[in-house]
Amino acid sequence: MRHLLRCRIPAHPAGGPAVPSHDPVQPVSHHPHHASHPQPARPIAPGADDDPLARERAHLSASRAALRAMRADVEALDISDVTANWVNAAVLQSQIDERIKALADLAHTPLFFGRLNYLHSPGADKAEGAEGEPAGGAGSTDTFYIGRRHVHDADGDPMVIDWRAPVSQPFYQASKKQPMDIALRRRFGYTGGELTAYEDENLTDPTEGETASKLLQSEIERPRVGPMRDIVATIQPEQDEIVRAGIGGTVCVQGAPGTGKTAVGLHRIAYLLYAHRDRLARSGTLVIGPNRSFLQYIEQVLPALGELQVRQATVDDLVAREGVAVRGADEAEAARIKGDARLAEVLRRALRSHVTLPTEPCVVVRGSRRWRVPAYEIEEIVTELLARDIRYGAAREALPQRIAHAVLVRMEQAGEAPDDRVQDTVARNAAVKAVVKAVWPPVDPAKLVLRLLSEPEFLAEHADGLLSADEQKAILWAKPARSVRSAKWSPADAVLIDEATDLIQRTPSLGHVVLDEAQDLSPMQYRAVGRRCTTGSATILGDLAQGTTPWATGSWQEALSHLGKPEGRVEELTQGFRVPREVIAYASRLLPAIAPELTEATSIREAAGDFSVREVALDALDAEVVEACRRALEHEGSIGLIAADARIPVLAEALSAAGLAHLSPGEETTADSRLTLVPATLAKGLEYDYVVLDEPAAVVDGEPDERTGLRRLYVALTRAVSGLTVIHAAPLPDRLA
Ligand SMILES: Nc1ncnc2c1ncn2[C@@H]1O[C@H](COP(=O)(O)OP(=O)(O)OP(=O)(O)O)[C@@H](O)[C@H]1O
Repeated sequence: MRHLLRCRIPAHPAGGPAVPSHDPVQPVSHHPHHASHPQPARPIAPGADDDPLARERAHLSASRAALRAMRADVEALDISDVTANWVNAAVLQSQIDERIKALADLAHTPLFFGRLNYLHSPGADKAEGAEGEPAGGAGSTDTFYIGRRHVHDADGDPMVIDWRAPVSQPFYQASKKQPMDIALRRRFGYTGGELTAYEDENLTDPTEGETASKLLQSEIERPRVGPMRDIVATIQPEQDEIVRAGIGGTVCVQGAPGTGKTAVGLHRIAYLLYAHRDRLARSGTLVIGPNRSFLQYIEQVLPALGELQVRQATVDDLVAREGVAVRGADEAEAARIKGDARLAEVLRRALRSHVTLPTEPCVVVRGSRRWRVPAYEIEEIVTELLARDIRYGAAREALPQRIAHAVLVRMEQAGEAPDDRVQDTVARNAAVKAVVKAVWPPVDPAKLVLRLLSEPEFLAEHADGLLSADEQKAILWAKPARSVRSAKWSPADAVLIDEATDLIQRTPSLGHVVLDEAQDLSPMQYRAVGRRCTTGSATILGDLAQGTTPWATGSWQEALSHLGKPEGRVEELTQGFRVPREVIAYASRLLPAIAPELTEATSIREAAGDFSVREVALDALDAEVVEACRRALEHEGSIGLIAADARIPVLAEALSAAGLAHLSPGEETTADSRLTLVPATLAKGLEYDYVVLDEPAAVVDGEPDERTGLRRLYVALTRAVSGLTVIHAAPLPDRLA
């Protein structure tokens, strides 16, 4: 039996603003319920012992007081005695400032959202910071409050346990089948910042059936406003498994729209930062998203989880290089070829072609003596360096040392006793430098790519057997560029330059990389991401059905091998949290045409959602769309008007003429401005409470081929949380009609 007490409605397990008209959480019991745990937490506030909700509230205010004290302690730190110099002081002070920021008590972010009563006290090692007594207030040895961060009292005893600690895991994973030593799991509901409800599951009580959580359901069904939120209070078991997967392995998640891939990726990085803080602080972490508006949409999730250090970037940002301005664009075919992994080999060959074999000896003059290393000996060194598969730049640095070593051997043979310093001096000798410059010249990666794209003979020589004559022609610039600065580099060119840079000098590797909307990357882009986590691991998130680039990923196995992580494991998420059932069923009619191997997603939303498709006369289209937006604005939450990119200017004008203010994707929606006009090409990864979709046929026609067009439409159809209105004048694509 599930108990829910004194529930003031509505209540949300993760806090956040109340939404009065929304499906309320109904109280199911008014009997005070005592959980079956061996040592119930002693009342904290006098007089609250007969009222469990009051007791929980008392623990909440005590925890908040403890957090304030923690913050005050950090603020009071005097570092003047412990820092030797101003650099140390500045570093320490910035760490302290960060800690102060992380300890802020956010009024609308509840300190804890759940509670676990263990049957037996878990080992202290499982509760982070739990030397001494576990959380739960005085006396209890088995009660833990689960929240976004760790909070402890003046004695250092935990009041709230971080959701990422091992002791918190049963909150997400325990079930009646596998109670994980949990007697009681309690979920809390909040209204505003106030604790207003709770819901219990007695996992070891055989008389209590397994039922769905109402608080969880209401959280999922909550209308969306503003940027993406964290889901710590309601992570589902199959999501939790991915979130807590070990740092050593790369995980790839295939999931239909709205199955929580982005959410899982962000929570995974927060988890890894918790579990491997020192290691990742040194090596760094990165989240890669498809575009700026998407990054703006997700940028508040990690800071809300206390993680302020994660870099967020697009692939274009990663490969950006000073002096290489990306101002051009490729035809689809050229971009596809430039993104093909064969280009990596073309670049490798072109780079190595700069190495020539010496014809002259190297003669080093020192004092009155001349030392001569014959050409054949230098040739041996060069051949050996070429055979070892080291970076071009590293080999170039090794070469003068190797020649100097050959000189030293001769000195020793002549009875001298040179030391290491002599070898360094010889390596810097002008004669040695001249040989190195001739044999293994420095190469600028951008100039190398420039030559390949400008000089047909140079390309033909190195693409021989790799690219057909037509393919070579497709990527050659019609008008060769004169210099790196003046060239009209495309995004795909920038990736080639990045590859060439890495052939010369190893790209530093990060500790963990999360790659979202991965299905759209080209093999060369996967390589660019892969070399940023060669010694770390990655989380790859995507949906093959949403691939809208000409080079979109065909299989995850292939993507993982381009990434350099062929051993990565592929997981699938199928439970949808965003799109109403009827809408996902409608959108899934496109699956046989766009990704026949994938199965339709389910929807765990109970609310049916508003869904309508309306045909209107062509001359009434714009007005009808504006009218649909106006009606959508009668609901609360965010509204997205999605349209083919070509239709955006017309619709922007129509909205303005009708007095409807609108935002661009990435701009934060607020209570006053809730309507965003979204070009179909920017809709990926975003979501709106109500969506008005303008003219599907135009969305399809906006793409170079039908499959890509239908995939773009599939993305647009799957952005809605509560309602979708499709308005069309042109006939719908066959599969939807
Ligand atoms: N366990 C959960 N509890 C509550 N909400 C969830 C949960 N998992 C996901 N959501 C919500 O569902 C919505 C969709 O999640 P998300 O954007 O991560 O999906 P996605 O798989 O990345 O979608 P897309 O393929 O469209 O990019 C978000 O609002 C997210 O917060």
